[in-house]
Amino acid sequence: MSGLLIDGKGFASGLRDRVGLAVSGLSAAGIVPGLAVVLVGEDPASQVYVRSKGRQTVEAGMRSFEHRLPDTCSQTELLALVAQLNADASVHGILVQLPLPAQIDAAAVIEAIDPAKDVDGFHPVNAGRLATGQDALVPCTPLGCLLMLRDQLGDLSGLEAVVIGRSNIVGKPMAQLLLRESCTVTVAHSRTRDLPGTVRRADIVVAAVGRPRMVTGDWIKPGATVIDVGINRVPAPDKGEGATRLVGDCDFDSCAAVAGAITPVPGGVGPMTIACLLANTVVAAARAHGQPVPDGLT
Ligand SMILES: NC(=O)C1=CN([C@@H]2O[C@H](COP(=O)(O)OP(=O)(O)OC[C@H]3O[C@@H](n4cnc5c(N)ncnc54)[C@H](OP(=O)(O)O)[C@@H]3O)[C@@H](O)[C@H]2O)C=CC1
Ligand SMILES: Nc1nc(=O)c2c([nH]1)NC[C@@H]1CN(c3ccc(C(=O)N[C@@H](CCC(=O)O)C(=O)O)cc3)C=[N+]21
Repeated sequence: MSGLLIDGKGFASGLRDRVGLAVSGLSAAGIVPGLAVVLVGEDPASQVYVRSKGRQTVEAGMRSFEHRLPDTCSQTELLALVAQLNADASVHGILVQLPLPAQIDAAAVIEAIDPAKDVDGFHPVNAGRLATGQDALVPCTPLGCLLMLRDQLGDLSGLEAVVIGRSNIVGKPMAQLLLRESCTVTVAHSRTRDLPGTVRRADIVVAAVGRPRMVTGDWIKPGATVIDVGINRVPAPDKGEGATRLVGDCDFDSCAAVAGAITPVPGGVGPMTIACLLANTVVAAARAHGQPVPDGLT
């Protein structure tokens, strides 16, 4: 491998340390940031994430509130819980784990969250604030990607960035953040003609597609920085019958041979997502109490 490995896990650990310091500062002022995570249903992957969010929240000195609802839960019940959390002064951040069961309209649930507590940054008010250059709570996954890119490359202005994927939770906010950094941004998706040729122009590639190992090394401009957001569980017969492993949207070995730097999966964007969630909770708590937003979190 010629490209440098971007250590998301290590970077996330450093960010959590900064979050811990900020929490100590707020605690001295009598403020303990609180994060509420709502999980509907029993999806095993979601349970793993929710557990590690809760653990890391407590480790950073914050309060963690976990709410579990059965997958038969109605939209009315979920909205009632969101209203209760909106009204609870000890809760500064609210995250409703996605995806939600089919009987629930996810957009309606996201819009019910108080934008000031929307630490996922999914509420249209936060999306609009980000798009119009105002203070916003920024979605955790793209924020984590941006922090790693800035650390790797310094000033991003003028760089060609290609984001593959246009979801509201990753692709679109990632494009907004890169635009805010004065990159020249292209957003590619399933209707893009000549995806390999488009990606080949990029100094920065962010892959958020959900297709295991789709991006191969022959798509990558030599020296480009590759951020792999994909989390795909695939069969791993070499590890034994029925075994699986996590892979990204990039074919790691061929991309790493050409890239200047690349994030691994696991150990790249994933850990940064959770660290940014903690950081957003501190930001929300500071703002809720009229305190200055601590340095080093965004
Ligand atoms: N590391 C982390 O913390 C997180 C990781 N993820 C992972 O990131 C990936 C993307 O997630 P998410 O944004 O929610 O996914 P979505 O399914 O919502 O969006 C996928 C996007 O990829 C595009 N796409 C699909 N197939 C192709 C193709 N063949 N060529 C080009 N574009 C394509 C789609 O295009 P179109 O719009 O045209 O359909 C869509 O815009 C997943 O693997 C997910 O698990 C997600 C969140 C957090
Ligand atoms: N409201 C909401 N907000 C989210 O931010 C949200 C969500 N719903 N639904 C699901 C996706 C996915 N997501 C991940 C978080 C951490 C890892 C992570 O830490 N991954 C580890 C590996 C974990 C493992 O081994 O399974 C890694 O990449 O190293 C992955 C994925 C947040 N999401």
